[in-house]
Amino acid sequence: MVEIEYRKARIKLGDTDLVYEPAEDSFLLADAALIEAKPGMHILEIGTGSGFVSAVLLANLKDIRLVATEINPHAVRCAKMNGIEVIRTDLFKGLKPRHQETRFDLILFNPPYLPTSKEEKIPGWLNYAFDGGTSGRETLDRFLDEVRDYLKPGGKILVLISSITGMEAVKEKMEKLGFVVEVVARKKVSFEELIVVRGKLR
Ligand SMILES: C[S@@+](CC[C@H](N)C(=O)[O-])C[C@H]1O[C@@H](n2cnc3c(N)ncnc32)[C@H](O)[C@@H]1O
Repeated sequence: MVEIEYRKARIKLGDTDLVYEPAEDSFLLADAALIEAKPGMHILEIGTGSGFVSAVLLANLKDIRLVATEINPHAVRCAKMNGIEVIRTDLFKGLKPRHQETRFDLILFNPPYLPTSKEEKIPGWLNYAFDGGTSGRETLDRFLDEVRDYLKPGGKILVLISSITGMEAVKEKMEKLGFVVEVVARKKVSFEELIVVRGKLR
């Protein structure tokens, strides 16, 4: 099985026809998360895919508690192989009671962010890695609507978006939901710019 090494973590990739292969977006989010995460934090990653971002955090910060969710069963299997505690569910739905009682210091999400029409959908589970609905923000919007309920007071979120996702719409929604919004990382990659947005609860 193919493995990659990144910032002290070794990550098994699984079958990349079934599981999202970590790419520039994953690297940018992992690096931003390494700056935000502190020992002792309780961290949640939504849509962990292969487990890449979570594995990088666990390899570099020994005292964190981390749990992840993921909708694609193939990705869940891959993340488990990479040592991640992962729950197969849609966004936050399947968090177990012990997790529901816990509020998190930091929540991460690299969502499917490509504007996608019916004709552009790809068959199978991998579609969940890319398909952001017609706006590109459908899954991200659902995440933002719910995420406050899972954060500690003063807790933070880091989300990865693209210039094609519409930074202004995301910022406006986050501010309406009570977040102080800041762009903490950006990188131009071919036709788009990748952006990590931090939201901190007021
Ligand atoms: C762009 S990929 C990112 C994967 C990984 N976090 C990374 O950075 O390499 C988006 C991931 O979110 C998952 N996903 C999409 N919609 C989801 C949902 N509603 N609930 C949980 N996971 C979801 C996809 O299956 C996919 O693994």
